[in-house]
Amino acid sequence: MSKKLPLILNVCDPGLTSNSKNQTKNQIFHNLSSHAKTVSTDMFNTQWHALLGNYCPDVVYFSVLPSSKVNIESLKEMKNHYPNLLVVFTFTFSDETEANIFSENILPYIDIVTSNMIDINALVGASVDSKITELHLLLKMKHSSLSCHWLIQDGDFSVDTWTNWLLDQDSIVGFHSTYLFSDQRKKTGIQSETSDGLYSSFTCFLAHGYDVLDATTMAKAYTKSAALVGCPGWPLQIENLPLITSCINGDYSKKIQMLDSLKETGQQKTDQSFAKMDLDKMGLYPVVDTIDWLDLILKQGVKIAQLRIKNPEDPYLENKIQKAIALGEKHNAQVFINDYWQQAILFGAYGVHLGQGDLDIADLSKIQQAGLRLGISTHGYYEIARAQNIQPSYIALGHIFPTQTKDMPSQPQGLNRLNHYARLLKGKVPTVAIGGISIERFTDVAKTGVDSVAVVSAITKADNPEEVTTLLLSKFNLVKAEQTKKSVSI
Ligand SMILES: Cc1ncc(COP(=O)(O)OP(=O)(O)O)c(N)n1
Ligand SMILES: Cc1ncsc1CCOP(=O)(O)O
Ligand SMILES: [Mg+2]
Repeated sequence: MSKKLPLILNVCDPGLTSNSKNQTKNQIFHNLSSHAKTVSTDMFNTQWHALLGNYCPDVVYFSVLPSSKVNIESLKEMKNHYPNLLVVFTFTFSDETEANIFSENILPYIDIVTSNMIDINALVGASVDSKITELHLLLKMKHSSLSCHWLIQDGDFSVDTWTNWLLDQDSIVGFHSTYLFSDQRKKTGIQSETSDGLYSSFTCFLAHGYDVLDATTMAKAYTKSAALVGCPGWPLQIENLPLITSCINGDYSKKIQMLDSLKETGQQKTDQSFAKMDLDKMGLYPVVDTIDWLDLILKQGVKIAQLRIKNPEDPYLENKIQKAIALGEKHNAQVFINDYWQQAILFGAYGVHLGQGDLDIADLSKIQQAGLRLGISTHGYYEIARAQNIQPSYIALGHIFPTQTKDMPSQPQGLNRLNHYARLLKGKVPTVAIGGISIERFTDVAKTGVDSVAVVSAITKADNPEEVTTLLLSKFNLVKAEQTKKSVSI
C-alpha cells in the first residue's frame, strides 16, 4: 500500500494563488514529496471547515498575505476544532495597524511565525541593528504568554552568510550557512537564500513530521543546495547542513558553544576532530553492563562494544572500567566507555560514548587531547548537524524502533529516516544505529548502510547469547559482502 503524501493547505492572497511565486512553492513541495492545496484567503475564511474535512492537511501555511485579510473567527474555530494541526504564518510588516492585528488577533493561533529580521524588528519596535538577544528580550516582553516559535531570516551580503534564528520563550538557536561567493553559486545565478524557498521547504519538513529544529536544519540544507545546484531533492549532502550556534538558556553546554565559536572564528576543522575508528572493526556493536557480558561477546569475535553502567554509585565502577579497557586490548577490540569520560581518560580507554545531555558536562577538548575516540548519540538532523560540528569518531542514530531498555523522550525514527541519515553521513563520519533492533530486524537495519548496528536486549535477553552473537556477526558480514559486491559491479 502506498503511503499518503503529506499535505499542506497553502493559504495566500486571492491575486496570488496562481502566480509564479506559488509555482516555485509547488515545485518545492513536489521535490520534497508533499502535496499542496493552494486556496485564497476568501476561500479559507468561508470554507475552512470543508477544506480541512476534505483534505486533512498536516500543516496550514498562511504564506503571502496581509494579516487583516484573515478572518479571525475562522482561524480561532479552526484551532479549537483541530488543536494539533500545525499553523505556520509568514508575517510581513506593512504598518502599525496590520502589526497590531497580527499581534493581538492572529498570533494566539499560530504555532510558528516565519519572517525576516527587518519585519520582526518593526513588529516589536527594535532598531534595525539590534542584536538577536535584544530582539529575543523584546519579543518575550511583548508576547510573554505565547508558546509559539519564531523562525527569522537574516543575511549578510558582504560575507555571503545567511542566518536563521529559531526563537522560543527559552532559547535562541542560530543556523548559519556560508556560501563564500562560490563558483557553483555564481552558475545558478541565485544571489541570496530566498526566504520563500526556506519557509516552503521548512513547512514541507514539518508536514513530514519533523520537529521545528530538524525542519529548520533541513530547510537550510535544502535552500543551500538549491542555490548551488538549482533544483535539489531530499537534503543528502552533509556539506549543506548549517553551522549551529548560540543556544542560550537551552540544553547545550558552554563547551559546545565554545567549539562552535572556534569554528565561527575560522578554526580549522581538522584541529578539533576526534581520533578515527578502525572501520574494518565496526559491525555488530553490543552494549552491555557487566564485565562478564563483555568477556562473553568479545570471545565470540565482536570488535566493537560498549560498557554501559548506569549506576554512578557502583562501588566497583573504576575497577570495572579498567577491566573493560584491558579486555578490549586483549581481544584487539574497540571498547567504548559510556558516560564516565574522566575515568575513561584516566585509564586510557579506546573511546567514550556521550549522549546529548552528557555533552553539557563533559570537557570535549580534554577527551580529544587525550586521543580518545568519541561517539555521540543523535536523534535527528539538528543533533546530527551539531554533532558534525564536533567532528566525533562516530555518530549514533536512534532510537530506530521502540525499545524497553531505555526511556526515550523522542519518537522512534524508523527505517526510512535511518536510510536518509546513513546516506547523508556515508563516507563522512562512521554511523551506528541503535534502539529496538531485534534479531529479526537486524538485517534490514544493516542494509541501510550504517557502519555498526548496536544491540542490547537482542543479546542480553537471548536464551543462548553466544549463539545469537555469532548469528548477528554473520548477518552483518553477509550484508557487508553483498554491499561490496554491488559497489564493485557498479
Ligand atoms: C551506541 C550508543 N548509542 C546511543 C547511546 C545512548 O547514549 P545516551 O543518550 O547518553 O544514553 P545512556 O546510554 O547514557 O543512557 C549509547 N549508550 N550507545
Ligand atoms: C542505550 C540506548 N540508547 C538509545 S536506545 C538504547 C537502548 C537500546 O537497547 P535495545 O537494543 O535493547 O533496544
Ligand atoms: Mg549517556
